[in-house]
Amino acid sequence: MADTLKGDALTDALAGLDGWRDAEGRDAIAKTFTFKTFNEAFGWMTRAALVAEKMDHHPEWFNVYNRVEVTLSSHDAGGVTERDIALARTMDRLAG
Ligand SMILES: C[C@H](O)[C@H](O)[C@H]1CNC2=NC(N)=NC(=O)C2=N1
Repeated sequence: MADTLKGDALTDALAGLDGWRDAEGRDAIAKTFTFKTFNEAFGWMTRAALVAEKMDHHPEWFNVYNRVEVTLSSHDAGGVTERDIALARTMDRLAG
């Protein structure tokens, strides 16, 4: 099972990402993506979902209109791992 990122390692990993934060009260990272329209938000979710399925690593997310709140955690490892960092990076790239 993958090692979880904590403390300085988590801080360093977050510093290498755009807009991701340590999720409050959770061993997870989080980011709110805002798009122009629901279509853009849902199109992005669809593209991210296909990549997530390929990675066998799935987001927790909540969508209202043009906003998507994403939380990433490796449930099997009980915290944040490199798999979450990789998915976060992919989500940022897909959001352009
Ligand atoms: C059996 C399957 O590989 C596991 O349940 C995968 C699926 N997707 C997952 N997604 C996330 N975010 N964390 C996991 O631990 C996880 N585990």
